[in-house]
Amino acid sequence: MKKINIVLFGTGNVGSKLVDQLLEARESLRQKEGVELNLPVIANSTRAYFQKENQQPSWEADLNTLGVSYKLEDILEYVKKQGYENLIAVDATASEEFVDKYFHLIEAGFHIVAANKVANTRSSKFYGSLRQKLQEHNRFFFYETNVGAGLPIVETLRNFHRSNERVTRVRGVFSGSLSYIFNTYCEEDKAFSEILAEAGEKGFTEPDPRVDLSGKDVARKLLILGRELGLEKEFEEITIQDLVPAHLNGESSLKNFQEKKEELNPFFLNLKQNLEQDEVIRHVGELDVTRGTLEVKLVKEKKASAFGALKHADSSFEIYAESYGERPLVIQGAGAGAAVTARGVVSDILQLAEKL
Ligand SMILES: NC(=O)c1ccc[n+]([C@@H]2O[C@H](COP(=O)([O-])OP(=O)(O)OC[C@H]3O[C@@H](n4cnc5c(N)ncnc54)[C@H](OP(=O)(O)O)[C@@H]3O)[C@@H](O)[C@H]2O)c1
Ligand SMILES: N[C@@H](CCO)C(=O)O
Repeated sequence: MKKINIVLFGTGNVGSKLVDQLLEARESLRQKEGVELNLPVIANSTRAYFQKENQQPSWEADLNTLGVSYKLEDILEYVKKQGYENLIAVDATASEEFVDKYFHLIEAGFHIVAANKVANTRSSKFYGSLRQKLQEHNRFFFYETNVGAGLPIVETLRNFHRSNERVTRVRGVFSGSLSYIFNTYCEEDKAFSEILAEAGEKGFTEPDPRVDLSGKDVARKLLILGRELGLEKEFEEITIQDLVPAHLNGESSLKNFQEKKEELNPFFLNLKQNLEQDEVIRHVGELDVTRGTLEVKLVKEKKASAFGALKHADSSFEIYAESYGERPLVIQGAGAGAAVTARGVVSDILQLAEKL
């Protein structure tokens, strides 16, 4: 039996669903795959819950009652003392700072699986040094859920690139949350702010929804895909249509934004009122590999078009590649949500486990 030891950072929408899915799948993975998944440490931003084995469905309550405040060093010492092998750190945070800790984790023997996109969207210098560190320590880094949640986008593009297929363009509705927001807004007679709140409650948006509305989340996804395809680009080079008014942006608090989100309504109502009967608003990202451009914007689409007909929180990715000619390969489906994202993380963990 191959024993995999997972340390989870982040127990929010995605992290908590992940623990539930891992516990549910534990027995069948043991039997069918010969893999035993152990979760000896579960941590949020302030507390960590240490339990050697046999984690229980009551883990969330246990984290609250038995969890202790911690530093990363405490976790590193603990796993060393226990003599754990096959260590995987799962980053289910949205933290800008946590990714600096990847270097310590790798040095301590961890492989990394990340839902968090930050590590792949910092500077090219950071991107390169992380990969160098992984190589030096012979560690793996899996991050399929960085783009399209559980949809197989990163892997598809990486395989194309590796096999010398020339990808010329990727165009899509990259954001599951903005897909939900604009699909619903164009169909229902509700205020934009109300639908934005619903998307947050359903776990589709980023913890700070301005990361979605500002175009930053989609821009990150474009950069991640561009880099998979060998483009050397920086985040600052992306052309982004920011939908957050300056007075509610990152300079002001999230609380202030939430209290004043109704102020967004006139702008979006005006957009909606200017649509033709057969049109809808869609939020798209476009990566033109040939020209080396990355762009995030709102567009008007015909209701009957592929993007216009999207429903719920579905994303759609059109991948134009030489062998496919004028007709793109299309990958479409739920592009956000805790369950599909956590499932994508489980799949990354299993693919990584196969390599160990
Ligand atoms: N939702 C989706 O559909 C989706 C899809 C693909 C990827 N993702 C990515 O998944 C990640 C998690 O999203 P989410 O919706 O689950 O976020 P969330 O509900 O806000 O949860 C974030 C969790 O991370 C913890 N955290 C923050 N900083 C930390 C640190 N330094 N060390 C340890 N834990 C820390 C938070 O702890 P506290 O509770 O103590 O604050 C919280 O438990 C994000 O990066 C997001 O982009 C999400
Ligand atoms: N906020 C993101 C979550 C998935 O990364 C989205 O809507 O696509």
